[in-house]
Amino acid sequence: MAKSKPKTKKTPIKKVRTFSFKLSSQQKLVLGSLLIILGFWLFIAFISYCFTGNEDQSAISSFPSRTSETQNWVSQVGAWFGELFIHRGFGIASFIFSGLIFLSGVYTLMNINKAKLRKHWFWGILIIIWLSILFGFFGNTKDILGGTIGFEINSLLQDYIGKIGVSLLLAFGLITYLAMRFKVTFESITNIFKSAKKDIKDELSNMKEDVVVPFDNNLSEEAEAIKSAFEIPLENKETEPKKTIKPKLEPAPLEVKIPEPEIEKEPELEIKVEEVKEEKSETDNLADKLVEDFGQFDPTLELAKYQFPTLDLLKKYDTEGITINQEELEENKNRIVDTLNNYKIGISSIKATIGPTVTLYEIVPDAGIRISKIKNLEDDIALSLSALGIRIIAPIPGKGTIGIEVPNKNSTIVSMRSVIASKKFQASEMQLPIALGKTISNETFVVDLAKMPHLLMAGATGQGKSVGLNAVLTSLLYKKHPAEVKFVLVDPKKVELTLFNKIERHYLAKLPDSEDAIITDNTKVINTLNSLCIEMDNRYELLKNAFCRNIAEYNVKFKARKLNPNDGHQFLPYIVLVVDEFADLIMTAGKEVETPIARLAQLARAIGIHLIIATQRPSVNVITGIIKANFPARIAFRVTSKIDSRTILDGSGADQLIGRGDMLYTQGNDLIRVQCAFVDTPEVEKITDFIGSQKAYPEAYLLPEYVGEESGTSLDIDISDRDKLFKDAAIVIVTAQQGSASLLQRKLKLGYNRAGRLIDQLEAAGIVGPFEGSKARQVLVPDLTALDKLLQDELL
Ligand SMILES: Nc1ncnc2c1ncn2[C@@H]1O[C@H](COP(=O)(O)OP(=O)(O)OP(=O)(O)O)[C@@H](O)[C@H]1O
Repeated sequence: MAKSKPKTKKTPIKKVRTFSFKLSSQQKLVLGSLLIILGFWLFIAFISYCFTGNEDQSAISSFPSRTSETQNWVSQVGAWFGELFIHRGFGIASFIFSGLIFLSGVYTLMNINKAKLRKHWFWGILIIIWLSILFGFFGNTKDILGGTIGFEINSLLQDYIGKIGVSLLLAFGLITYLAMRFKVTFESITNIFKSAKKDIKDELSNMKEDVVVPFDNNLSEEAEAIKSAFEIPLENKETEPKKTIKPKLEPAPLEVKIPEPEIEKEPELEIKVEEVKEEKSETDNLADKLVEDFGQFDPTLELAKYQFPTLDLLKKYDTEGITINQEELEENKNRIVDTLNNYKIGISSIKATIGPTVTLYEIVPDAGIRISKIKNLEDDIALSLSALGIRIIAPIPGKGTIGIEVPNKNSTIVSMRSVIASKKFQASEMQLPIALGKTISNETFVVDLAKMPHLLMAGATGQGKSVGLNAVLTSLLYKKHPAEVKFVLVDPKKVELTLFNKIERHYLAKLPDSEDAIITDNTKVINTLNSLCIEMDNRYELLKNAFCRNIAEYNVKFKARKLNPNDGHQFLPYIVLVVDEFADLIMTAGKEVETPIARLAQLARAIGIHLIIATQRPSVNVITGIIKANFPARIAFRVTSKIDSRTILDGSGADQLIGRGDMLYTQGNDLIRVQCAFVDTPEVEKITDFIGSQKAYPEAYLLPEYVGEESGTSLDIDISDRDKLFKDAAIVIVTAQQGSASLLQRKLKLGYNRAGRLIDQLEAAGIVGPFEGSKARQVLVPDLTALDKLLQDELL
């Protein structure tokens, strides 16, 4: 079917002529200081009048007379102004006048927005009148409290509506003022009470938690214990090795480095609204005014009360924290040294860093030893240590040492809770932060999916891929509001991602006509992928029209109200496509899947669509060259052969991992060994239940409808066969004078199919012109009257 791309028509912004005169900087300085001084002078005159006004009455009545003497601190003119403003005017509320004049001076001097100053004056004068009536209400005479105006208005009002009427009127005035000036609403008042209640509750529960298990302290105590356990035997280490090693090749003492656990508090999760820097320019007046009146656009407003999942939904594990005994450490060291000695390789120093699953022994060989010689001994060292998963890194990039990674006898679990609670994750400013786990030096490993920009995950069955995917999704759920990110989940295994069904209306995206948001049927994947390609094209069109290079810039502009929603602009959430078993897809759909995936991978980074693809079978016919080229970020869990490792990582290493979440991560250069964070199904269930029980959007985020090849319409459409929305569509098209299907999609909330059919019917009716390639169709009816006439003629 002919596809016409959305085209934004620029509606000219009518410039309102305002009378303005421009002051030079010098003039601003003069005028500003004059107003500041005047304001200050009036303030002194008013204060003084409050004390000396009575005594100065005779002088005021003979004003201006050079001979009369006044008590006012700023003399005759001061006394006269005091009389005019305070006694004959608005009473002590007149002080606000002096304040307003002073403020005007400051604004002029500092060249601050005039619109704000006008607002201050408007509200200032209203409050002066209100105060003067309020004070007049209590005064019996024309005293300085309410002034003559306050008193007179009061007596006038009291004659008509009585004292009760006036007090009610004053109360009404106050409510109106608060509502209009400070945007106070009934809801905001109740919210204040609610949040105060919640704060108290949270405070109480925090106190409780602190008393039960002090999570952080636990860790540090544990670390201290391990440290002290190592300290003593290492002092005496000289004696033992001497028995086994020839004096000539005796290695340097083993330095042990126990990574300090990150001491971090479990912070409260808050909705973080990105603060956006405003770009001030003269042409952005309209946007500035909109922002001033309504504030920045807040995409989270529709679900303003959405609560992020709390940390207590995630489990604490008993086996967390480093556990390695000193004996094991010494034993491993001796074996490494022995093995190397057998091959005449001397070591000048050796150091151990203990991680959650493996310990890294860093050795510095004696001068003149070839690195390749050590690298070739990988199998021999593995044999002597009788351990799986030995990996030799020769040399460690940037360190000048050789690393030997040896698995710990008792590996520890890295809980999702500990990585989510880490400061690194909580404080991260990344666009799509993902807490993957902990590195060998026990640091939390956080990466930005938006920077990757796509991720390929591979590993043999049962090695931790699904847990890894859940860790990625959980990280995003803990950091991103439903308005900011949407997931497209493809789960051919049908069971792995089902739990996320509960958050369909919060976080998932789907095709308009599909029932389930999670795609388990391979044939539907093709439509979804192609639909994502259409979404990508639409987004590029929007970015082009908005002169933005990427989604982040676009959203900043949209939030600053610089993009008109009537031109089709809207806040764009990130879209993360997750495919749990890619091999299965490629086997059944082949090229049909590979092409859109490759297209998305090549182009989608700038417009916020990111792909995560997991596969059990990392063979070359699944991870083809074109896929590999576009997925620089890769995660390898344990695989069974060196060839598979090479397919994923372009090198060996993945075949030497020990499984259960032990993984290698690369983003194009170095390989980083990470222990993946563990998040169990019950934890995911709790999180999705927590989110699912909250208010959601009416439906999942709708992707554009994909029109398959078989579709197509003829133009001689019968009037009786017309779509029910035909007339509405005609009105939309004629009003906007833009013949595009995507305009109908947006305005009438339709799928692409239906909007396309409507455009064809409009063409048959002579309302829009024929398809013109990438341009929008021409609209042949100039206005709504002509449209009415055309439709009526048709019926005759
Ligand atoms: N990060 C981890 N920490 C501790 N144990 C883990 C971790 N990841 C996985 N495991 C263990 O390995 C088991 C299998 O993990 P998972 O289901 O993620 O494997 P998989 O690679 O998805 O397998 P398959 O491809 O067959 O679905 C888990 O049930 C868990 O016991």
